[in-house]
Formats: sequence, structure tokens, C-alpha cells
Amino acid sequence: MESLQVTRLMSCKLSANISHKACSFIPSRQLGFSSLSRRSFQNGKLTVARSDITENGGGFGGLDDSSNSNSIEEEDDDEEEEEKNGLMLGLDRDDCGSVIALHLIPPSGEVTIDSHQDEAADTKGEDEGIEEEKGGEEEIRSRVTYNIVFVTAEAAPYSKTGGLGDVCGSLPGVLAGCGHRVMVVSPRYLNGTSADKNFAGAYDVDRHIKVPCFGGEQEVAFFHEYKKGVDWVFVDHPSFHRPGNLYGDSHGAFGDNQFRFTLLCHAACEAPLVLPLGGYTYGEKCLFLVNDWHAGLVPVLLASKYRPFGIYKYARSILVIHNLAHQGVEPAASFKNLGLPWEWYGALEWVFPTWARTHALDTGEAVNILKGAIVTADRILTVSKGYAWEITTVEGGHGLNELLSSRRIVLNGIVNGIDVTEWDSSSDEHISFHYSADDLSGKARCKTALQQELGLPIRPECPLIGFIGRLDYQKGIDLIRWAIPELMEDNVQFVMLGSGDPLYEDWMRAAEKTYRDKFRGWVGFNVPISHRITAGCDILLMPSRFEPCGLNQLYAMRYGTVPVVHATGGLRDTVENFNPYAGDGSGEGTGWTFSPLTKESMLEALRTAIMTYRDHKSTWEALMRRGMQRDFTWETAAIHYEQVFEWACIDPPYIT
Ligand SMILES: Nc1ncnc2c1ncn2[C@@H]1O[C@H](COP(=O)(O)OP(=O)(O)O[C@H]2O[C@H](CO)[C@@H](O)[C@H](O)[C@H]2O)[C@@H](O)[C@H]1O
Repeated sequence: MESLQVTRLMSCKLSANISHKACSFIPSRQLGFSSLSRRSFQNGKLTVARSDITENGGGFGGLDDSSNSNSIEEEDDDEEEEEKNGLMLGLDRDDCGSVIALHLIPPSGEVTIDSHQDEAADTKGEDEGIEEEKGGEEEIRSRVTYNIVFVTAEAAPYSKTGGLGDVCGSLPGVLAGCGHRVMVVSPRYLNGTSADKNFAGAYDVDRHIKVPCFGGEQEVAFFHEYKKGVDWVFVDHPSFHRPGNLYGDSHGAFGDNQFRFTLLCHAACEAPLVLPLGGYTYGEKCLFLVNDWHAGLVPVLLASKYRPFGIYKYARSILVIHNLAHQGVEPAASFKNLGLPWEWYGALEWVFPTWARTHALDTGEAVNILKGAIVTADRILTVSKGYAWEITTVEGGHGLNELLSSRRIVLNGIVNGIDVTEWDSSSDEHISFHYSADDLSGKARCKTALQQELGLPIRPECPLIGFIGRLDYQKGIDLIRWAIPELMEDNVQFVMLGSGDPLYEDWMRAAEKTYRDKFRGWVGFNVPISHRITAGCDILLMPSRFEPCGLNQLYAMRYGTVPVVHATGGLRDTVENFNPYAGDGSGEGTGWTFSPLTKESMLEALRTAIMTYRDHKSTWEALMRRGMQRDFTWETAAIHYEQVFEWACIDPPYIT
């Protein structure tokens, strides 16, 4: 297939009926123009401007007005002139007869034709934007760009309870920087606190749709903000407006989370079709990045509700698993609420093992949304290679290991990147003193500032250990709790920041009273404090039971804070265990990894780290510097993501 470079923008004007209603089982028809078409609505007419073309000769005669409701008019004299000289080669239509692409050639001879054929261009087809770069002498490299739609329950800074928010807040911008068109669809949460102002820059795009689910038609609206090259789309519905955090409040998880995230998924499937962002829709040839169970209905909807009617034939979905422990499991009877055809029950069907049932008459039947995503997504990603393997094992599979093993061929792990602008010790707005690998003096000052802020004795020489994270079984908080009495006998200080399980919140408050000179437990979610702890501590402890990737150890290394972590998942992949004998005796590694997950092995690793900190200053500084110099940028991770995008598009859709 030949790929082309376009140097001229063509525009033509289409009038079209743009009213849209979310489809129930007969999808509404829509115009899904190919990836680089631009659309805007003026005076009730749809203006289309395309910046890409396909190669060949021909004329405007390719457009057959009689066969669809669209008509093309010339816009003004200049454009008339362009159109006279330019060429329209024809139209692509979907099975419903809707126009999904125009084949145009610009008027002047400004098209360059690349006869280079590569695998991606061969398989991608002409709907993808393809840029060429000329490098070296004769080398020609093609670059495929995609219309990417992230679907996620969190995206920082708009919404965040943990690492999912970090990833979906930063990766989209990096992919946009690589030339992709990127939309992020997430809920518009309002909880009556100052956090609501995060959404102040997003405006109602005046496209209300009715989602057929939960026994009726639920009306949702879309808000939009274009920032950092990304279309941030927020699904608005009263169920996203309530006190508490994103998923629950002090009484526990919200009882209607299945409803709320069903709305998100239906709305996310409609967004590329109905939202004229920047004047033109994404169209149906897009790549959905479906994050965790909250977004898990998206690939099921593509397969069951859209593709049978010819919509999203060329779309692909990639399920990104950030945490397999949360699967969106609800009673089987709730299936009827999800807005899926009955015959798709099997995709979500889930039967609890006998031992997990509540009573003798309990059949254990349930629906499992993440399972539905695993069996319908085109590809599956997790956030580290180690975790990609772990979830195929009985120990790490949370009951889905066999299913995931059966899809091993499309399962990959890519270690998360971090936002190196937000997490930069030389410019971080949340810390009082700045530093870098070349000049670490600011770090010592951050430590004393933190001790002062927390009301701990200011002791520069005393090892300061930190923990930041959700107070959850996953994070191994119970292990810290057991170890604290012993650890507090040592000459150390310990600070914890976290919220979650009230049991551990209460324990942190109590421990602070017991060990007044050594322990601080900050209960709550506080981003500036998390930066100050990361900068001010000497050691960051992460005894996670399992950890798909983990971000805090990456932030810690970047800030010269040495991680001590349980050797699991992404922690094992990213923290290189210190080896004092390697590197001709100068040592190698960026921290300590311990295993098994016991109080004893954790304390042993911590004590080795403390001893190194106290007695081997130069070795310690070398450890800090090696961590600070590691590349955890999203730019590196994005290259791997692009590879997976390419693979996703090479294969036909998994469910056709
Ligand atoms: N009380 C608090 N105050 C301020 N900030 C707080 C905080 N508690 C947590 N955070 C912040 O939330 C983020 C947590 O990220 P993690 O990757 O460690 O965990 P999480 O388990 O949420 O994410 C899941 O998804 C991510 C992303 O893929 C995976 O890395 C991870 O392994 C997986 O469990 C960090 O930015 C951290 O600083």
C-alpha cells in the first residue's frame, strides 16, 4: 500500500443530519470520517476539511449525492478554485451506506508518494494517518497515527484516587505528542468540595444522548476541555455528583457503581461518533484503551451492540489491567441492566467456587465485567511484564488466570512511565528546596523541612522511612503494622501517608500517639504532602502483597529516595536489588527487593538499607544517583504502547 504525505488542506462542505440518539440494538447511522478529517458545524451544515488524502487520479464525480443525504457545496471562491483543480476520488461507505471516508487529492502537485511498504502500512489501511520522516540518506520511515479513546474511571488532575488516575492523566498527553489524536472519556465527578474546580475548564458540548440500560433510557451529557493536546471528555450524570470519593464514602463503596460505570461505557462508545470535538468527530475507526473493570463493558458493547450492525468494524479495543483484584462482580440478575443483548450473558457469566458461596442454595452465579472485557478485547495489556506473567498463575490470577492464560498470545506487559514534569526534584512546586543528581544538598534540606512540618525531632542523621499509598490489603499495611513495634526500637523515624481501610487509619493515629518522637501517620489524600514525603525521606517502603506496577517507587527513585520493596510484579521489574560486589566493587542496583513477604524478611531488608545509609555514605549516594538517572519516562513506555497498537490493528477484530 502506498502512503502519502499531504501538504495542502482541502475543504468542502457537507450538510448532514446530525441528530443522534444512542443506539439500543439497531445502531444509529453516523458519519464516521477517516482519521484526519476535520468537521465543524456552521449554520446547521457540516464542514469537512481533510488534511490527508489517498493517492490516485480521478475527479469530484466520485461523490454520488443521490445515494445519501449529504450534499457537497463549494464554500467560497478560493475554495471553488481549489476544488476545481483538486480531485475527489470517491467515498468509502459502511454497510449502512453511511460515508466513512472521502478520497481526495489536493489541487497542486504537492503530494509526495511513498512507495515504501512496511508491515504497518500494509495492514493499517488507508484510514490511518501516515506521516513520513526522511532520515539518513535514502531511509524513509512511516509513522502510523491513531484515533485513541481512553476510557477510565480516573484521570488526574481531574479525578484521582491512585495510580490509575496518574496513568490516564499523563499517558494521553504523551501519545498526543507522538501525533495521535487522543480523547479521554471519564466521569464528571462533583462532590461539593474544592475538587470540583478541577472541572471548571470543561464546557457542556450540548450533545445529550440517551443510554438504554437499567430498565430505561438514561440521559447523559458530555463536557469537554481541550488541554495539552488531548480532548478530555467528561460524562455527566447526576449519579456522578455526590459527596465522597470517586467510588464510595465513609459507608463503603457506592451501591450503584455498576450503574455509574455502565453509563460511562455506553457514553464512551458513543462519544467518538457524536462529539464534534474541535469541529469534527473521531469517527468509528478508533482504538479504545479500556482501563480496568469500570471501562470493561466497552469491548463487550463493541462486539455485541455495534459490530453486528456494521459500526466500529475497524475499531480495536485494548484492555489495560491496572489491578486484577477489582473485577466489577455483581449478582447474575443484574445482567439485564447492562444494556447488552441476552445472548451475550455467557461473556460475563461468572460462577463462584463452592467454598465462596454464602449458603447451600447459593448457586454462585454472577456477572463479572472484567471477565467480559478479557474475552472480548482485541488485546490485553498490564502495567509491567512481571504482572503480565503473575496474572496467568493461580496465585496472582484472582480466579481469572486460566482465562488470561488462554489469551496469553495477546497479553503484554508495559511498565508505566511517570510524569517527569510533575515529579521533578529540581522544580517541584510542592517542595521547599530543589535538588538534582549533580547537587543533592537540597534533599537534606527537604528532609529537615519535612521533620519540622510533621513535628518530628529534626535529626538529619536519623534514617527517615516513608510509606505512601492506599490503606489496603494489597499494599501490605498489615505487615507494617506488625513490624512497627520492633522497628521503633531502632534509631529511625517513620512517616505514613494514606487513606482507606478505617482499621488502618485508626491504627496510624494510635501509633502516632505511642511513638511520638518517631512515627507520624497522616490520614488522608494529600498530593503536596506526598511530594514532600517522597523528597524528604531517605527510604521508601513498599511491602505490597501484589503490585501491578507501582508508581511510588518510581517517584522515589527519581527523588533520590531509596526503595525497599517486596519482590513482586512491577516492583521487581523496576527496582534493581543492590549488589555491593558488582560493578568492580562499586556496587550496582537502585534499592532492595525482599522475599518472601514476611515481617522478618522486610525488617532484614530495611535494616540492611539503614546500615548502608549510616555506615557507607558514598555507597548510599551512588544508590541514590543510580535511581535518579533511571529512565522512567512515558516517552519510553509510549513507544511500547505504539507497538501494541500496531499489533492490534494488524490482527482482525477478535470478535467480528
Ligand atoms: N494518601 C495519598 N495522598 C496522596 N497521594 C496518594 C495517596 N495515596 C496514594 N497516592 C498516590 O496515588 C498513586 C498510587 O499509585 P500506585 O501505582 O502506587 O497504586 P494504585 O494501587 O493506586 O494503582 C494501580 O494502578 C497503578 C497504575 O497502573 C499501578 O501502578 C499499581 O500497581 C496498581 O495497583 C501515587 O501517585 C501516590 O502518590
